[in-house]
Amino acid sequence: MEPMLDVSNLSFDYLSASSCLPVIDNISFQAFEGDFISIVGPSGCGKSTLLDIIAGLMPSSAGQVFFLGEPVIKPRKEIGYMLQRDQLFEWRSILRNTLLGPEIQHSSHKDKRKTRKTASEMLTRYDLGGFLGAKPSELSGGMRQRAALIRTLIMEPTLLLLDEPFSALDYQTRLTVCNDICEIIRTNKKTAILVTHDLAEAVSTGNRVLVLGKRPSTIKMELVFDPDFTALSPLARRNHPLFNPYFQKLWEAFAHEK
Ligand SMILES: Nc1ncnc2c1ncn2[C@@H]1O[C@H](COP(=O)(O)OP(=O)(O)OP(=O)(O)O)[C@@H](O)[C@H]1O
Repeated sequence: MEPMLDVSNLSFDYLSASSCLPVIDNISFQAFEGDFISIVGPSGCGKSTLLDIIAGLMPSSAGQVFFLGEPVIKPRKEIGYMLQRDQLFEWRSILRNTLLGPEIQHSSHKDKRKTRKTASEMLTRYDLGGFLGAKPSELSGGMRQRAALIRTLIMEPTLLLLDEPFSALDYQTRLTVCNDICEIIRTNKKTAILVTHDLAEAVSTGNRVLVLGKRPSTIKMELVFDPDFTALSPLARRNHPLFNPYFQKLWEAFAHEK
């Protein structure tokens, strides 16, 4: 099977007039359709930088990223990017926030009507139907993150990049929003890459985890979950007998790198 995403011998240095900061050192991995890969690693090791390069926002220093066999040299519609802060515009209603992408793309009048209907339906399906006309400030943190995900999904990306999307939420909200968002990703059959600081979150979400080492980062370990475990929801995984052994494996790899 052809990979959807092929990160091939990727390296990256931040360059300034007087310095060179090596951040990523020869990282290679592939993501196949339906994969949900979590990436963990010490603070400052380059996780967000890696996502920015995959999203086509920055060029690599060496190596390349291929999406469906084509080099990624600029942002593309098929790659959606959701950040830690939801970046919703306070002066737009929730519905109009989710329609921002198609608006920027200048879709036709007919397309606009169709997208508006799809956005309303998605917001309703994910318990935001009563807030279509509300401003973001009227929503809880978890509701805002769901709206931000729908805004990303409305562009119909096949690959979703998620950079710490739950970290601004309190613990309880974080667990339920993570559960909801993973459910949305699963039912919409998306391929996803999630950057997280939280090892328990990494064990409760994807089907694979990549552990990065200290900057300049390399891949220190890859952990692939049992398919029966992967089939469970994030909340159900936390009560499964495999949860602690997987967490321990990640912790051991991670502790060496702190
Ligand atoms: N625009 C920039 N110019 C120079 N250095 C940068 C820039 N952005 C990030 N860095 C540095 O690059 C390194 C990697 O940053 P990055 O944000 O990718 O790490 P991270 O693993 O996502 O961090 P965290 O887990 O703390 O969010 C850090 O040392 C950071 O200080």
